[in-house]
Amino acid sequence: MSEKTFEKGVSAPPKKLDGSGLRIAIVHTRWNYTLVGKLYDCVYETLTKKYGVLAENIVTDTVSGSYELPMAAKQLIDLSKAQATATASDLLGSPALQSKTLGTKNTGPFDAVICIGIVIKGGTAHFEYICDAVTHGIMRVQLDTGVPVMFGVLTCYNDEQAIARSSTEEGFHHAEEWAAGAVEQALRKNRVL
Ligand SMILES: Nc1c(NC[C@H](O)[C@H](O)[C@H](O)CO)[nH]c(=O)[nH]c1=O
Ligand SMILES: CC(=O)[C@@H](O)COP(=O)(O)O
Repeated sequence: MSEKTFEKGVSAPPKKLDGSGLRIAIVHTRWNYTLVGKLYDCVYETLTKKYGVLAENIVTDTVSGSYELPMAAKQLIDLSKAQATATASDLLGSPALQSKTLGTKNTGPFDAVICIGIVIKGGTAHFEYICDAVTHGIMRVQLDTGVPVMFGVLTCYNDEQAIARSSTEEGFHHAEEWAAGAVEQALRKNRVL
């Protein structure tokens, strides 16, 4: 590998960010799960240990494949907003919307969502269509809802690229950047930055 002459692949580390007041959802695929699991673990560890996000304020959900990520993100955001406004006498306050559905005692709306998946090209154009749909879908969800949604989807031409980018083989971990970006964008949304 050539000597690195610039910080390729990672954004400059943001100033100290305090994530202790944030509620964050992570939705990851079950496709390519061995590697997706490594990405998830890195995101979770970075959120909690580096940025102080409380474990009880992190909701984890899973979907089959990356194509399902945008809809899952939208559903989580809408559910959390309904949960935040639900009252005891409100139908939306039904047990189905209580913490057991969204997994935390905190019932505020999500401050950010992190989507995690790995799409690996096969022998047809399927790869291109999925990557395009997921990219535009995730961007649309965050712009439509006003809730930051991080694009934690690796779009790889082969297994080797997926393996390298699901580890620190390149000297950095993409997943750390996704966690940092979620905290930074959430604080920006809440005008705390
Ligand atoms: N080939 C990959 C997929 N394909 C499945 C789609 O994402 C989707 O679940 C299916 O088309 C049904 O809607 N998903 C990945 O996440 N990664 C792949 O490599
Ligand atoms: C990106 C994918 O869905 C991939 O697994 C599909 O493989 P193929 O293009 O060979 O059908």
